[in-house]
Amino acid sequence: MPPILQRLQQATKTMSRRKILLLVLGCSTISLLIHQGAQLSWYPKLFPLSCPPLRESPPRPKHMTVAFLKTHKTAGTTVQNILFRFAERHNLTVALPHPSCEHQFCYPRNFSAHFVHPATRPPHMLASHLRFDRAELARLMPPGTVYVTILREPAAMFESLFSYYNQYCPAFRRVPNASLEAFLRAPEAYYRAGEHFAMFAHNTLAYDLGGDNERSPRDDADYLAGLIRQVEEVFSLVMIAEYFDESLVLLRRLLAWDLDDVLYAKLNARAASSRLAAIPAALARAARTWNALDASLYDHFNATFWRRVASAGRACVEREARELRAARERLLRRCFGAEPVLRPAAQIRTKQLQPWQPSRKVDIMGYDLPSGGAGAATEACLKLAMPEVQYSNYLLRKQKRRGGVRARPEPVLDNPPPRPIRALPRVPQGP
Ligand SMILES: Nc1ncnc2c1ncn2[C@@H]1O[C@H](COP(=O)(O)OS(=O)(=O)O)[C@@H](OP(=O)(O)O)[C@H]1O
Repeated sequence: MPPILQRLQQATKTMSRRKILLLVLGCSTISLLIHQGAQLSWYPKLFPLSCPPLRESPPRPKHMTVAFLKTHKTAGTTVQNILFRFAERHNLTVALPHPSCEHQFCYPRNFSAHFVHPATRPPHMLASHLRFDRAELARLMPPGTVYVTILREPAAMFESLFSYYNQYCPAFRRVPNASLEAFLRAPEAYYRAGEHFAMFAHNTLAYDLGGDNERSPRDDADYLAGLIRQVEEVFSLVMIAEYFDESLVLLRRLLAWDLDDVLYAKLNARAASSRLAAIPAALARAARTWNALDASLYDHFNATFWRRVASAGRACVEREARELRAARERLLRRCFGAEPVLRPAAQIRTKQLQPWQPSRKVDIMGYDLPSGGAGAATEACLKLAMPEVQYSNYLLRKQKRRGGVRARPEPVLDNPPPRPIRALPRVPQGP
């Protein structure tokens, strides 16, 4: 073969080897990217392969038995409303307190199955305030019930408790000028363990979870570890109020519910004028020190929460949380008109939507329906924004009727009774 032809043949061989090499290299890179997509922050947008499927096949049926431990001042009313509406849509029975317990299961007493109105037993759901008691709840709820609860950052939670229960909790009423700063400077000067409603002034989360709110994690690390263990044994999900939408995404995945099932209107929020715009760092530190047991619980379950998010696929949880926010905004606009939809109680004409006001000094915001609405959509909007007391009364009447407890039919959306509400008595003010 002439040398020129030999050189040509060799060049062709080298080129195809290079091409083959390039091809192999290209294929392995693509395959690597596809399999490692979850680890690359920019990648899931193109190939959301790390997401567990939104709809399982065959689809898991929606879970229908849920016990929600409604802790205080942690966005619990909003979660409760989601559960109440789900229960109604699926014709489920909601455990409701006996009238002598008012709208809470005789809190602050330890929960007892006797506190449950007989017309609301056996229940599928439970979502009203109570002090957790594992054995009593197990006696009430069916086997297979999923337990969930929610925690809130203790300084923000304490500021909310201090403001909301200022007239009811003696420890708070003793403080001059209702000053949170004064209380946190010397809490022992105002606080008396064991007195009425003392639990609103010290480690409320631990108390609601059935723990001893007088323990300190510094002096008693074993106690904290034991409490955490008990909570982890019972609760399938501990939500975090600061990451409310992400919490709902985890909740709806746990229960195999649709995203539509967890749409909500934010309930029980104080007006800007009734709250600190921002809690100064020193005050937040003091609140966490005073509520050290709650702070340790929160820190632990906040870390657990983010591990749950990571194992569900953080990009997917965030994508779903964005979808939830967009759907929620559309729903609120459709129900209540243009922003701002949240308004003070005095501006709410629909009685069933007027939230309870804990004192003259604290404004709790609510929603109103545009005038002239009617029909199924209006009813759904009404329920979406219905405060706890009115919704509990309404559900109790409905379930009593269903159980044949009362022969007289009641109008579906009757006004709530015009008496003061909640389990808290109106107490005279004083030092
Ligand atoms: N979706 C959502 N996300 C974040 N925070 C929320 C949400 N919904 C309610 N909230 C805030 O939760 C506080 C009311 O909590 P609760 O409903 O549990 O209070 S209560 O114990 O039933 O009275 C109350 O806090 P404060 O306004 O600081 O008092 C509400 O603003």
